[in-house]
This record gives sequence, structure tokens and C-alpha cells, in this order.
Amino acid sequence: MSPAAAPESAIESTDAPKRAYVTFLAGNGDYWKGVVGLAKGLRKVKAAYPLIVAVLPDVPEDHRQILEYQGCIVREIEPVYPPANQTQFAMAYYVINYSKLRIWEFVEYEKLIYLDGDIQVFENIDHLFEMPSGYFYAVMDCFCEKTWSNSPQYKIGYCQQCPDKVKWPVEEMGNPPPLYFNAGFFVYEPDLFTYKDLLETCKATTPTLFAEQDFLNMYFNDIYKPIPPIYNLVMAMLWRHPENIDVDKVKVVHYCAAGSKPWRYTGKEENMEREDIKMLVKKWWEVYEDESLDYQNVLKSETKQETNLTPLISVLSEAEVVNHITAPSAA
Ligand SMILES: O=c1ccn([C@@H]2O[C@H](COP(=O)(O)OP(=O)(O)O[C@H]3O[C@H](CO)[C@H](O)[C@H](O)[C@H]3O)[C@@H](O)[C@H]2O)c(=O)[nH]1
Ligand SMILES: O[C@H]1[C@H](O)[C@@H](O)[C@H](O)[C@@H](O)[C@H]1O
Ligand SMILES: [Mn+2]
Repeated sequence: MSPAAAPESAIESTDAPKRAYVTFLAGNGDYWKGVVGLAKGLRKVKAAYPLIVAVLPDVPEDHRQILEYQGCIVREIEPVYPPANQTQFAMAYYVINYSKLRIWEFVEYEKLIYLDGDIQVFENIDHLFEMPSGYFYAVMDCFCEKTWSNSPQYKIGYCQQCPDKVKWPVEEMGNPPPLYFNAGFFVYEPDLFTYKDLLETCKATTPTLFAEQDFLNMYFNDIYKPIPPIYNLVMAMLWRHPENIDVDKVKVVHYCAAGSKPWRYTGKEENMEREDIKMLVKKWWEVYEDESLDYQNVLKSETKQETNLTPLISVLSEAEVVNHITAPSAA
């Protein structure tokens, strides 16, 4: 059995709607470590669905092999570039993220949950697939960090996380901006019409500060439904809006604050010496380093269990009591 094929076969054996988790990987840097951590985290919480990694052509073969070894389904996607000579309006660092739009093409899946590679899942979130279809689900962002300093929200001191603290100046500026989500985590439905329309609309849209995140916010504004911050803890929430967060209830952590990526963490950057941050970085490392969560080790221990059960199963099936379905657990 090839390591990459197993998770898919696990769900092919049922009539359940096809679902998966999906992340995105670009370049030959160290983000693959985040993806390995994520694959192991999903396994730890016994996610029922596999992890697809949408990779750009510049991801080296040895990194792809590591991901397959971890049970991921690796799928190459073509890069998407925003209109030429307009890229100076978006942060260069974010430009590759437009390629994320390709994941609307994965129509053999009915519903997918997208997660950034710098996200970790600490509790099972399969139930999010059960939310009504027809919407785009994601967590509301926070506007208080310096990354937002060029935005009107930041200049006014307005944040949608506490809209009554500094009120939006309706008289001068009109209605407050629509709710805005962080695009590191979302629940969506792939669809070819939407896919083509996303690409065409993107071509005709001037890139802005947060690149595809701004674009997705604009595009899905009508069907956006906020979900609680426990499904994508944007780290700055811990010091900007502690009253909105109960860190013990958080299921999904997004290591997005400057200096917080666990595999690069030094503790030197602003806020990084906080106890809650240290604790979350430590929790990420515990998953990443846990060899019992390596896909190959999980396969081996499952095979062992099956071998132990074989005599009992064959007696039972002779009596036509059981149907022996050998579907390995997913992810
Ligand atoms: O060299 C890189 C850079 C990024 N990525 C992938 O792209 C994702 C997004 O990059 P970051 O996580 O570093 O970015 P942030 O979390 O700071 O960015 C946020 O804003 C971005 C705007 O482009 C995206 O919307 C992103 O999903 C959202 O979480 C990564 O997780 C990873 O999956 C790579 O694979 N290699
Ligand atoms: O996508 C960005 C990014 O993740 C930043 O680190 C964060 O400050 C923002 O709130 C977010 O919108
Ligand atoms: Mn991220």
C-alpha cells in the first residue's frame, strides 16, 4: 500500500460525502515543517478525513516525499499571479497566496476545510463539516496589530472584536466596513463555476494589503458566516482582546504573529516571552516530535492489531456474523 493512497481509500469505502482538510505549501523553505505538524495534529485528534497538501511546482521532491510519508495527499497546483505590475500594492510576502484560489477546483470533494501550514489543531473539529452548506465559514480577524497600520481601521483605532470601544465614525466615514475574516482557516465548498469566476474576478481586481485574504473577503462577503475564535486563534487576540478568549477552550491555533512560528521560535520578538505563547509553542512541538503519530508508525500498529484480530474475525465471518471491512483510519 503506498502511503499516499491509504487515506483516500479509507473514505472511498463508505457512502459518506467526500470531505478532506486542505493546506497549501510553496517554496523550498521550512513551511513543510508546519504541514508535518498539522498532519500529525489531525491524526492525534482522530480527524476522520485526510489532509491534502496543495503544492506549488517549486516545492522540492524530498519535501513532497516527507509529506506523503506522513499520509498526506500531495497535489500540485499552478501558481496564480495577480495582474502584472500591480503586485506592488500587495505585500510581496503574501503574493504567492493567490495560488490558494486553485483549491476551489478540488470538486471531487463536497466540502473542505482549508488551514494554513502554520496552524495546529488540538481538538477534533470534524463537526464543522456538518454546518449548513451554501456559506463560507471563517473566524473574524483583529485589526490591532502593526500589520494593519496602513488601514483606516488601525488609524481610527477601530476593531471589529470590540466595536463599542472605539466606535466607527459613521458621520465622517459612512457605515463600518463589513465583517472581515482571517483567511488562514475556512470551511468552503469547491465548485467549478466559483473557481473560474474567482480567477476571472481576481484578474480584474487590484491587489491590496492582505492580497488574497482581502480578495476572498470581498468575494464571499454575502455568504460569510463568522465562527467562534476557538476555530482559528489569531495569536494577537491573546494580548489585544483577552476578554474574548478562553485559551483552554481553543481548538485551533494559528501561529501567525511575528516570531510565533514554532519551528522558528526564539522568544525574542515582541510578546513572544508571554507564558501563553510559550505554552502554545511547546504544545506544537509535543505533537511534531511525537513519533507515535508518524503515519508509518500508526499504519504498523494498525496492521498489528488487525493481525491479532484475524483468528477471531475468521471464526465470526464463517458464521456470517460480521462483514470484515478493512478500512484504515484516516489522516
Ligand atoms: O514561504 C511560504 C510562505 C507561505 N506558505 C503557505 O502560505 C500560508 C500563509 O502564509 P503565513 O501563514 O506565513 O501568513 P499569515 O498567517 O501571516 O497570513 C494571513 O494572510 C495571508 C494573506 O496573504 C493569507 O491569507 C494567510 O492565509 C493568512 O493566514 C502558510 O501558512 C503556508 O501554508 C508557504 O508554504 N511557504
Ligand atoms: O492575515 C493577517 C496576518 O496573519 C497577520 O499576522 C495578522 O496580524 C492579521 O490580523 C491577519 O489579517
Ligand atoms: Mn498563517
